Amino acid sequence: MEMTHPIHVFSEIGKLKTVMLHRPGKELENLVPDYLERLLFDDIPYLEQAQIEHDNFAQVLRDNDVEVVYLEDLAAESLTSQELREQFVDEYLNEASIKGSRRKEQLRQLLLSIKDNKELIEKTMAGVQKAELPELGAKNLSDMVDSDYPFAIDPMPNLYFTRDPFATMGNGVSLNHMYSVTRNRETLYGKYIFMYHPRFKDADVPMTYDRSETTRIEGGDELVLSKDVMAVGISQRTDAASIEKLAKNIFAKKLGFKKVLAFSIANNRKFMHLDTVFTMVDYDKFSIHPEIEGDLTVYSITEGDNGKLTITAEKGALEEILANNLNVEKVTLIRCGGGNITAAAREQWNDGSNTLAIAPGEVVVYDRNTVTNKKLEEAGIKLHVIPGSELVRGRGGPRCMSMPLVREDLPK
Ligand SMILES: NC(=[NH2+])NCCC[C@H](N)C(=O)O
Repeated sequence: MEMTHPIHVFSEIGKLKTVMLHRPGKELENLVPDYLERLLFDDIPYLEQAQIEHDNFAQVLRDNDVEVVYLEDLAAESLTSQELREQFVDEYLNEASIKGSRRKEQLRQLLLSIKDNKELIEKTMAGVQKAELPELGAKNLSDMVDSDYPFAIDPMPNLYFTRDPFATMGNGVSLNHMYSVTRNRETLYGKYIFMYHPRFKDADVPMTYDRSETTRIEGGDELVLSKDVMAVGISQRTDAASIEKLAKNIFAKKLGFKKVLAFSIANNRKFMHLDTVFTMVDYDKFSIHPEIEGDLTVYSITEGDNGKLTITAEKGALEEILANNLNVEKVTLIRCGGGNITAAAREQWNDGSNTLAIAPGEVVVYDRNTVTNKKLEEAGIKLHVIPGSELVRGRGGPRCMSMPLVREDLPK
């Protein structure tokens, strides 16, 4: 596996070299109470403070020799010609649920009048309030019916969870089809970046999923356990059928992985993705939320004959399943909240199990999850602790807020 490829991710824990983040922007200021649920937020973060917390997160990564690149910069740099700018704007507008063709033309002009690519990208992320646009004059029926709705284009407040709209695996990327309308729009940036950005456009980047698929899958459910084994959650966000499609592509396009373990977890908001209840922190250690352990079923998916899949249910305790699949003697599960059900529930909600490994046995965590953090330390894990009181209001932690592009391979 040569390391010159712009995407190189063969584990969850290999030393992190390059990561993609998104600095929260004006999209958070277009959150209002009436639409929080639909936009998948539980509260309205204070933008300036969220940015301070996020800049600190990025700095912790840089201090540990990680190259930090930003989604908004990469997307801006992908629009390398006027033609691509217009193509992007048109595609964006077609997916923005705009009411009426005159409105759409107005918005097209507004966006294309922004000459700086980064400003343009940030505007598409922030959304557009009706108050920013000139009155359309004689109102049509949909305007009259919708007159209280403040947005001509909705914001995309979940973009700082760069983990989800696409996910790197091996030298490839799954460009996802998301659970919610609001997040599906985010995948457009991924499409432009991986097709047109100078960093990626001439590299051979196998795509293992496509945003035009009809079943859903999100990056929070996609974990690279080793160069041989991936884990994918069957969750609120990811359908079993999507995992079959992903597995077929992984095998057909020869990404190197030999097995996909599908983890069937409960379907609800608090456990939206596998990485909210289970992350890898070392060769043989995982954080886990104890509430999922009881009902967890793990299926093993391998390549069968003639492009078919072989699927079986794995037997035994999770520790054994993981130890067998990772070729380690024994696996330790570090329980969120230390096994106390109240602490576990509270800290899981605040992303206590959502750790980001930056090297084997070294993870970034939020400061607030004191019980879980202590358990991680007792298990010998080195912690990089960051504040995240505003960031956490979007229900995501360090793993959700980061998309690794390059990790060092683990020694054999
Ligand atoms: N990988 C993750 N766990 N991401 C968390 C995403 C949170 C976001 N508000 C959503 O509901 O989609």
